[in-house]
Amino acid sequence: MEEFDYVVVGAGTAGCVLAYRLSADPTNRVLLVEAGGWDSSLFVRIPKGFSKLMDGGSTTWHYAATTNAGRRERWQRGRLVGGSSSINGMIYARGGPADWDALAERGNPGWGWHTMLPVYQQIEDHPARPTPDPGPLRLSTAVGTDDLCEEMIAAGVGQGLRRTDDLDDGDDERIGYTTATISAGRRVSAADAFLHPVRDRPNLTVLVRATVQRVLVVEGRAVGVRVRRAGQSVDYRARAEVVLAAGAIASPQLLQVSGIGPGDVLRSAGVPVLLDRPRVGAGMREHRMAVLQYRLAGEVGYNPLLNNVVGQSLAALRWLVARRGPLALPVHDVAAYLRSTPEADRPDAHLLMAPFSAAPPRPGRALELERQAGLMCLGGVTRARSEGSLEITAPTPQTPPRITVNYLTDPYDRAVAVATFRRMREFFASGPIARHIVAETVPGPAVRTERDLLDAALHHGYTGYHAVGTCAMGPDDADVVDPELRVRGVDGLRVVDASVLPTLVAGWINGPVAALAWRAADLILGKV
Ligand SMILES: Cc1cc2nc3c(=O)[nH]c(=O)nc-3n(C[C@H](O)[C@H](O)[C@H](O)COP(=O)(O)OP(=O)(O)OC[C@H]3O[C@@H](n4cnc5c(N)ncnc54)[C@H](O)[C@@H]3O)c2cc1C
Repeated sequence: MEEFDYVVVGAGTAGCVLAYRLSADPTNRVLLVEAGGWDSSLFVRIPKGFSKLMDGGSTTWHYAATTNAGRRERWQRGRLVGGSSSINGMIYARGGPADWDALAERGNPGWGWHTMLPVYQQIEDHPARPTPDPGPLRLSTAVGTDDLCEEMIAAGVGQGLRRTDDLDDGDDERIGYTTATISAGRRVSAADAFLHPVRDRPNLTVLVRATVQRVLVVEGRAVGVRVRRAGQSVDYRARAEVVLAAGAIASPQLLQVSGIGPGDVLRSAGVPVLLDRPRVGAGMREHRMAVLQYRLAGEVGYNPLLNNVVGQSLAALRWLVARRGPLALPVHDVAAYLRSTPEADRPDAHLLMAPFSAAPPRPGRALELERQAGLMCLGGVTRARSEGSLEITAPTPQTPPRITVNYLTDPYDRAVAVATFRRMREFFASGPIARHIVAETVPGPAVRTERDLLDAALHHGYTGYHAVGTCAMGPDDADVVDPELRVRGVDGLRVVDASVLPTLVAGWINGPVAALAWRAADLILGKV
């Protein structure tokens, strides 16, 4: 059996950061195992290319999630080097300082803002926050886009929001162009920032198209992993630790197929129970983004540019020649944080806006734009409290788990979602932007009652792609991992990825996952 000091499972956001940090010491032998292939597709480089990747079978995991009232939706995750950071919408945020402090106050010492701010300062390279020693993750602000974006920002200012060039600066109501993991018009995935620059380290081995089947546990200690690659089953030994960084769906799934999870779930899936841990896969929190769309007068915004083959070809040419134009931008151009009601003590909702509108989804097709001009605004409850779960139904990771999402079931989420939607409508009711609007097309002006608005959020809305909490950290014996991210009940095993966050943080979570992985590396290496 080939031996390493650390075996990291999954080359996604967290896995790339871990590989970078753990292999920095040449005496550590590190194995990074990734189920997908290398991130060589041009669509990974082109920011707006992500919609092509999301439909791809080879670059993307497709999961079926059952939402409220038995509705089903498709959840994608990156299945390639870089993981979901190679297919995501590239909007970057740090999570609010108060969110990190709340994580520490839940009994997780060391995760407060005074620890995490220096982590971000080491990771980021952002022209808006110049420092003498920039980190590996290159960021930019998505400025200079369509004129309508300025009018959207003006609408927010008209609603009392502060205009800012750096949405991570402050915890007040604010609006501005999104910060993006884009540099010089190209996506900066976690692999670009952290893995590719160190791929030639002799002590780092990256195994692609290799799917971990389970964690090998002997006498209460994780000693390695069983990997399926090219039709063969191979075991790799970890002298120090196995670190699961397979994401908020696959990490709890891997624990469960390895016999660590809710006993009844494991038994009915045919997995011998090693450790009965009811919280593995429980407590899943996710953003639900409600949709508001308008039809606009005239040939404005991105729809006329991108909803036809000629326009798409010109945009592609512009990106190829100059790395500019709409293809060089993140999924949405403008973001805002706002209080759903004046009583909220800090922003409790976040919005995304863009000068395009989506056509009704067609099964099996990527996001398509409407033919006529339109604009889209998405709104979500920032710290959503509704919880869902994830359970295996078979003893192998090849069978997707049963995912149940209970969007907007918690009374707090329902109240914030409805109030936020009403504020979203106010944004577009006056000011220069209102002059372009011909009609509200989604959900439509007749949708006004609380019940109808919540139904519309479920029917027309989108998942946030931000599931967390399925291997949540916490101080109680029932919590899956302890505050140092060690799996309770098994030595030599940690989980380091989105699943360890017990609650959602402000905005978008790729940045917070990278930051938590950076700190986790310090914990693993005994540096804190
Ligand atoms: C479509 C989409 C859009 C998003 N947009 C944004 C955004 O704009 N801004 C933002 O901040 N966040 C966004 N996110 C969320 C963010 O990208 C993720 O939360 C983050 O990348 C999660 O990192 P992770 O390390 O937890 O998991 P991932 O990055 O998903 O990495 C997990 C890795 O593990 C691998 N893996 C899984 N199972 C196995 C196995 N058995 N064996 C070996 N390898 C395995 C996977 O293939 C994958 O590479 C988006 C996510 C998606 C899917």
